Amino acid sequence: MKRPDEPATPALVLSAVSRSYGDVGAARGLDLVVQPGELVTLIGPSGCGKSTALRLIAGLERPDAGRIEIAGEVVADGSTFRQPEKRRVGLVFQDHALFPHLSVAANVGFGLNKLPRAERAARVAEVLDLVRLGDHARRFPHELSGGEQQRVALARALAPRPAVVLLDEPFSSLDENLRGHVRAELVGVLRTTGTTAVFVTHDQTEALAIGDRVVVMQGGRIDQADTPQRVFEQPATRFVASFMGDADFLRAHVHNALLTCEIGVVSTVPGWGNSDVDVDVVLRPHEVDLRPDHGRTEPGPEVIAVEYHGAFVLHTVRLLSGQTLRSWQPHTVRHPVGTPVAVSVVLGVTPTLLIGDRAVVEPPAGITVA
Ligand SMILES: Nc1ncnc2c1ncn2[C@@H]1O[C@H](COP(=O)(O)OP(=O)(O)OP(=O)(O)O)[C@@H](O)[C@H]1O
Repeated sequence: MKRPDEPATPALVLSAVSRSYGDVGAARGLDLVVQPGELVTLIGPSGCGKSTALRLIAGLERPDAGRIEIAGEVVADGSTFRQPEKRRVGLVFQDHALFPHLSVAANVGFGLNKLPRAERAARVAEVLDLVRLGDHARRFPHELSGGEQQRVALARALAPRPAVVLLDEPFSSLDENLRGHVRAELVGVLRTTGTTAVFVTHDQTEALAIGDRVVVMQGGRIDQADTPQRVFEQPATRFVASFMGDADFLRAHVHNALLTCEIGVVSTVPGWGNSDVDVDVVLRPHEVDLRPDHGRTEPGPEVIAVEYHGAFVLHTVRLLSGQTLRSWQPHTVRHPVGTPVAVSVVLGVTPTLLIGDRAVVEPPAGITVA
């Protein structure tokens, strides 16, 4: 018997999982633990290895090295390889992959052929109700909308009670308007059923909005696996900072816990009291403030582009050094191109600092004020 304080068995564990195609390292030492009921989003630029990671978990690819466990069972390592149908995974792909000649009910019941007929029919009815398609059981895929087809695909994936559902860009074939709606519905079903899911997307907003955790990949590696808030507010690397939202990078300096850069004092850096070190500071457009500075006599920052985005107006400013910085302003504010401006960082912001390509939270050892 499990003690109540004993940690739950993870739904999925990847340990040092690698897979290459020729000399392309599509997955390079992936480490990830997904807890039961967690919804993890997997994001990164095209070719970073998202689909490879999913295919390795599903058993559609064999790792060259490393171990994969699903619900406490090893499904792939140096000596074991379980076929996809022998792993407790459900798959939902972009193109639905429904059988066109089978009814909705037959599609959903396809993976349940080991169950007695009556039990199978009951489970099919149950999952179709879950995705609100109980009354479409006799239809064929071509008689459904794209969103409905995607809900059938989810019902089919959920029917055998998988330990993990893997979703590969499930909404990318849907148009923009439908997408948000279908996404909310599908995520709602995953939540109410407590389903563990790994969800590949190339949409940053989607990754942040629906993930309990966001896994950011580049070049076959995981750069950061963290809560959406930490991925956005405390990116672990320069790449994560620039990929997950807009970011500008300025050369900066920390001296006696004071962070300064071309636009002046940015913030204090608690715990860096004895430091004297060059860093780069990451500034997001919502962290940068502007005000017109018509009275100034010296050359200085100037607005060089203005983009109206509806609720907000994006201003791009060129600093004296030639570097540019972006600033979101409310939709009522529009400083025309050419406006001389004073630039500051919004009060209370503690920006990310980088040394090289990595974020630093502690002052680097050995660099102190004389
Ligand atoms: N079967 C294959 N044979 C050879 N190379 C492959 C194969 N599958 C993937 N690759 C390569 O491995 C790398 C990772 O591909 P993968 O499809 O996992 O990326 P992705 O992040 O899912 O990309 P996208 O967002 O474009 O779908 C790419 O460089 C790709 O060209």
